[in-house]
Amino acid sequence: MEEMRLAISGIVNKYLIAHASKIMKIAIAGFGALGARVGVMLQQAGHEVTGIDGWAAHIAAISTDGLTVHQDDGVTKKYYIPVMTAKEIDGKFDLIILLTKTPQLDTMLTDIKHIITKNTKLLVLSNGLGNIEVMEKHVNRDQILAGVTLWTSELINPGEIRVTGTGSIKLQAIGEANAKPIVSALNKASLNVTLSQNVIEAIWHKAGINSVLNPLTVLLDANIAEFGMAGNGMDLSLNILDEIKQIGELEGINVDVNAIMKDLALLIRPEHAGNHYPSMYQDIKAGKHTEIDFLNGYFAKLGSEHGVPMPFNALITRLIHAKEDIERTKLAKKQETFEI
Ligand SMILES: NC(=O)C1=CN([C@@H]2O[C@H](COP(=O)(O)OP(=O)(O)OC[C@H]3O[C@@H](n4cnc5c(N)ncnc54)[C@H](OP(=O)(O)O)[C@@H]3O)[C@@H](O)[C@H]2O)C=CC1
Ligand SMILES: CC(C)(CO)C(=O)C(=O)O
Repeated sequence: MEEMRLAISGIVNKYLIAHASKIMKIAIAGFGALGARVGVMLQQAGHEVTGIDGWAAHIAAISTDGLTVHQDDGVTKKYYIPVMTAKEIDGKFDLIILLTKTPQLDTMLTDIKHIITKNTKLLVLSNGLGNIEVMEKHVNRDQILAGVTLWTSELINPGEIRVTGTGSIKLQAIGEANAKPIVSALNKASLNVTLSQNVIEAIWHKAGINSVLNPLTVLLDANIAEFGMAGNGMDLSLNILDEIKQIGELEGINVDVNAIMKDLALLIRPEHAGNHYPSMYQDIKAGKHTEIDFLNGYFAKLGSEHGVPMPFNALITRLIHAKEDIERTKLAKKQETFEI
């Protein structure tokens, strides 16, 4: 009897140790639309999650009433996650997930310098090109993991997000870090993570998807499913992607246009991202600068460096910058009227 009791308690202990070792202390730097969604999933899986954000009203709303999450099944839930500014945060973290907009990454890394130790791993999931180069200015290569994600989320009010569909993440360590414990910690939260063998190619692939969906949904005022209904949507996508493929060849990166088109066909379905307004659409509506210079604009710039014309990507970049100006002016006028 005693033997059996010891055997059972041994099994229970082993189970507890195995599972306890997977619990991580995780900071999400950029607790906006996507950071909040990922944060909730990680907290629900038992990880110790803290959000870092700079938006005072958002922090106040979450700290007072919790984070409100509207799911696409019509259910609304509240989650209580500590969120604070970079100045306020303290302590040591196993993992920091960076989910700012790409142009904000450099400042965020400067602002959270005091919580990065030599044992901290940093995973960047922001869209666009150039993030790894920014990370390398701040931390050792062996601390960096980079990835891409097809999870989606919309920040509709301070402390309030709307989430639709499911997603996935592909990631890889840039230096010698062991990415496997991080993959399993994130998969404990059902984030559908796979270890990529060539994350640079995955980042170009994702930037290809974003260079189609993000600016075109803005310019056509559509969500992803609505864009999918456009008669010439496929031709437009190919115009953009063929240029990116050409520049990829010159940079030694394989851009598989057919594979990107297949992903676009999946994303337009409602169970994936069809009902989602891309992050660039949300930025435009909020009067913010977009990530266009790290997507189509980045490719157009590479094109001019190589002396290769990139007419579609160059034009789209200019149109999005014009749209940024128009929406910002409209918003400022609205605020003026409101103040009068
Ligand atoms: N939303 C989505 O569905 C998807 C987004 N992505 C990518 O994920 C990344 C994040 O996107 P998203 O969540 O939409 O962006 P959001 O703008 O909603 O979130 C970013 C948050 O980071 C905060 N932030 C930025 N810099 C700092 C700083 N230095 N200190 C404190 N807070 C800071 C921002 O605050 P503030 O507003 O005050 O600047 C904002 O709340 C982007 O690269 C996007 O392209 C990828 C797939 C889908
Ligand atoms: C979901 C997707 C792919 C839409 O373009 C995205 O990455 C975004 O919203 O920025």
